[in-house]
Amino acid sequence: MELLTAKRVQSFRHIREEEVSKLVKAISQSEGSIFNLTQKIFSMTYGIAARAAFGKKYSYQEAYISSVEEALHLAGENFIGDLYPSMRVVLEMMSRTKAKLKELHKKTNKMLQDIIDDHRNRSGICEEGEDLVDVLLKFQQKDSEYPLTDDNIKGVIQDMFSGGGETSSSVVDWAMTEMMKKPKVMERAQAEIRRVYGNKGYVDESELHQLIYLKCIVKETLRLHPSAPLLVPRVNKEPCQIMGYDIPANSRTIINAWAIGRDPRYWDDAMNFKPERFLDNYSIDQRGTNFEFIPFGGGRRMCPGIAFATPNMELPLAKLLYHFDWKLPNGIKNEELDMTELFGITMRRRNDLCLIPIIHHQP
Ligand code: HEM
Repeated sequence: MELLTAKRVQSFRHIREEEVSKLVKAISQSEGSIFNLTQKIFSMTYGIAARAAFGKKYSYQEAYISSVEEALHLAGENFIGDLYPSMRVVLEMMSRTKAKLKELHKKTNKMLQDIIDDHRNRSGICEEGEDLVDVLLKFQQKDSEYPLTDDNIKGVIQDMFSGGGETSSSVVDWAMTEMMKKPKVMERAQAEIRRVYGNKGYVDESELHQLIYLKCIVKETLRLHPSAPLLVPRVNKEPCQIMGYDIPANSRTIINAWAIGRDPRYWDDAMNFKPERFLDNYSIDQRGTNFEFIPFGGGRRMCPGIAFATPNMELPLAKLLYHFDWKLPNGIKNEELDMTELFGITMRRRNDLCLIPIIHHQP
């Protein structure tokens, strides 16, 4: 309620606009040569999260972000103890995953404690305005039934980075990939963006609400490439029945949002990337009530970060498509583009997307 409201998300608008503009400038300097878009999209999104969370840049920001990425990767590995619970203790001792996660935890814990102490000891709010650590520290001082400890604050910050970084970046990455495969879709999106921002001469957040086709592209990308394909596991406290199956209490249930989004019972031409399907059914959205489309989950544990994620996806896409036309390198044909997914908690491309930018509007 304090961290992810529309108002709070709006307060970070200048951060998003600056970070995306930096990315666009960097791309324009590589005009005509191969540019690793995936890498830069990921570091831009983490850069936005870091400025929103910490205010200023800390010397170990990069180290912190790479620890978050490594932890996500490790947590996404299959742990065989989940399949053989009676042998869990032995299997845990044999696996290095837990030990590696513990080591990472020690490292990130120290970095986050330094950041919290630095915020606590400084006088007033830094020039960026109130950041998320400031908000949480203020909350810590309030009389509350559940006062926040420093560990709680570290947990929340860690959650926001691991929940919000890779997910939004991978949607931008997949959307660009799908559009490279379907140039007609890209042209239509470019025409919309260039019409809406034509008079202004640059893209900012004020007109994003007018980009209806772009919003459909984001939805279609989330349908085919949900960033957290298996959501987050659930455990039922009481026995229940789902579609005739008895589920005993304390079962761990995994929901396959990826498969639901591709199920031909709910989607016409299910495997085809067709943003137009959402133009015809604009009311179908990702807010957890259309159960055939649940990229942010549903129910009380659904993703609380939708408002934060939306401009993080729409703004970079709008800017990338407004300023540049894009070509595939090395004579690769559109239909040959590699679409392999990397398995894990999140589902990014296996190989980085490398493209050649051609400037259309100078940034
Ligand atoms: C495209 C972007 C994103 C996608 C696709 C996404 C997806 C998800 C999904 C599927 C879940 C699990 C929901 C469930 O099991 O019902 C989740 C949980 C969560 N997400 Fe996101 N997320 C995104 C962005 C963000 C952002 C930007 C933040 C924070 C800044 C965030 C923070 C969280 C947190 C804290 C949880 C855990 C909630 C809980 O367990 O109660 N997410 N997200």
